[in-house]
Amino acid sequence: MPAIECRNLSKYYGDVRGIEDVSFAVEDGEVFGFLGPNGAGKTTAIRTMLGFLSPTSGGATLLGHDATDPVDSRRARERIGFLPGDPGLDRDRTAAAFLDHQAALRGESSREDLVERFGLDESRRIGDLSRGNRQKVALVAAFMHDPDLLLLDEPTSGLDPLLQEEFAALVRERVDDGASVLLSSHVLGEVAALCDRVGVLRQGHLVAVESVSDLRSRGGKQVRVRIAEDVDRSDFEVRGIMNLRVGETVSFTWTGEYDALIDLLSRYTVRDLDVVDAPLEEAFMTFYDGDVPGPTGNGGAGGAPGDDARSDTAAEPAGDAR
Ligand SMILES: Nc1ncnc2c1ncn2[C@@H]1O[C@H](COP(=O)(O)OP(=O)(O)OP(=O)(O)O)[C@@H](O)[C@H]1O
Repeated sequence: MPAIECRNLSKYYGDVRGIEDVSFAVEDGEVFGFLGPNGAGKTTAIRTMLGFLSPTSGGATLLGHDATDPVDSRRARERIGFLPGDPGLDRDRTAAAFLDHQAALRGESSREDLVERFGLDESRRIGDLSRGNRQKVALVAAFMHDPDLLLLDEPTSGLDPLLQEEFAALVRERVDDGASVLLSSHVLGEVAALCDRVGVLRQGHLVAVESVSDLRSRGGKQVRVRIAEDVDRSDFEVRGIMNLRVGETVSFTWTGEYDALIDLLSRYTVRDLDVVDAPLEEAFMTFYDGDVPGPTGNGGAGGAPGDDARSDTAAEPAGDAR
């Protein structure tokens, strides 16, 4: 049984398309990434799967439970950790009071460990915490009951690089313990580092689902070679070569087999050779029509969620914004 299964899931906000006809599955033990620029539908997809929003059509199951059935989806949520993209935590409560409330609903077997690991001061009022520290509270809440499935909407936003590393380690540990993870991001590097497969959302449609390793190999290799002899540009204008630049060094993106590259270079005296994976951005160009999510997360333009900014956690569905 897949951890998540979406079948033709659509969600419209009135006339506004959130997602349309989204179908995919997250296998048991898999880390699956939703990648897309702002407004692509990542949050809508996650919240509809969780039963916080009613689908316009289609359906989803989480851990075998029907997301559209209020009783069944509540049962699923006991075994799920959810990190909302915009955790609207109650600013007047202390972090401890918030976590106590969450713990009463779902458990807290790893709370102490996580609080220590993220260096969280639970005694502080949530309203007095920095954005990064509020994100830590939400992360502890999502992970502290050792859930079997984690749905994490932009989990590292606001975290400094060290804490991002800590978060990545935590995800890997949970997966080693058998959990499955769906996370959304518009940061390509984050998805590439953590996920087995990635689903690319664009204007509400799931336009591709691919393994990260396939994407990497499709992006090709970036080759930089210093050659002793004078090079005739036309010698390199062959199949498999893109983005050719001929100067003091010859550089290009190679999309063919290694043997053919070695054949080509064997005609020269090679002084220096550098072959690395081409940036994943190149593979993604095809999906985004040039609107590529960058390494710093600057995706394309898009609408912002409107009436849907609510305080919600994995515990309670917060109604429907339809
Ligand atoms: N409550 C709402 N009411 C009306 N339209 C909405 C609402 N929430 C989202 N939308 C619209 O649905 C589309 C998808 O938005 P969504 O927030 O799901 O995208 P996203 O990929 O999560 O974006 P981001 O990366 O900015 O969080 C956008 O066009 C957005 O304007």
